[in-house]
Amino acid sequence: MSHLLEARNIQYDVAGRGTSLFRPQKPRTILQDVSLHVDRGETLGLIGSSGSGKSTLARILTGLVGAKSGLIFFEEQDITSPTGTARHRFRPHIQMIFQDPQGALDPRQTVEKIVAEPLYQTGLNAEERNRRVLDVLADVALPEDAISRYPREFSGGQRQRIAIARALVTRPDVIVADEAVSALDVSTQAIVLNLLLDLQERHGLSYIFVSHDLAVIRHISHRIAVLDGGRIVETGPAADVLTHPQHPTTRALINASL
Ligand SMILES: Nc1ncnc2c1ncn2[C@@H]1O[C@H](COP(=O)(O)OP(=O)(O)OP(=O)(O)O)[C@@H](O)[C@H]1O
Repeated sequence: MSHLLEARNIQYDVAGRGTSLFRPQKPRTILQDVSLHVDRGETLGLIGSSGSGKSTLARILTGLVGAKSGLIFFEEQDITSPTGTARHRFRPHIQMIFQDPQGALDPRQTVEKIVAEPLYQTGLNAEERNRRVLDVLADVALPEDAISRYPREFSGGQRQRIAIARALVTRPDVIVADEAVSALDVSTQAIVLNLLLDLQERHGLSYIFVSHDLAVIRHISHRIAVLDGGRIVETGPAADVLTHPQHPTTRALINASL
């Protein structure tokens, strides 16, 4: 069966530290043989301890960095190369939301400019861009007059809504969310998570949702994949993985969250 977004056998290395001037640096493997997929309208929760490779995998899936080997497909099209024409063509379909809405939003730009930014690659004219921006601001329940304001004028939760609006403006199929609610207080987290669920229902969106917080993962995921030391060690329906974990790493993550 074909999937909406699929990664096959991803490997990613970084240059290691040499032990002396005369010993060559050995590359360090960060991701090894990682395969996963997400289908339309589905949320895949990606969990793992700190340093297990979650953010690296998120960045590879969105084409921000290239893998050393392996393949990435969007609707069966090979988009593996971050600079290839297929990736360029499908880039608007796969968007990303980051943890820190403060750092992800340029403080010198108005909300209008920030949210419209991904549209400059799409060939829409100024009027169409403006209409899209107003549509997505309404979608995330921000007032119309937000367009002429700056990120500092908003709360943390509102800033994350601006980041979500920017991710939505190209009408993507998949959003990769890397710790998207981790910087928010618990009640704001719940509001933003429910907004993401509502957007999923209305637009048939798929999410790959990276989080270290199992309560968040439980709330939003249909399936879960567990990363440990750069490998997927367990994957399955969310209820199964959380109630009958098979791998010791999954059990440890669940125990640590109790
Ligand atoms: N460009 C890079 N150069 C060197 N090391 C890197 C690079 N990118 C990632 N790493 C290393 O890869 C490992 C995985 O990092 P990554 O940020 O993907 O993990 P993570 O699971 O998201 O962790 P966290 O939950 O703490 O954010 C870490 O050991 C990190 O130091």
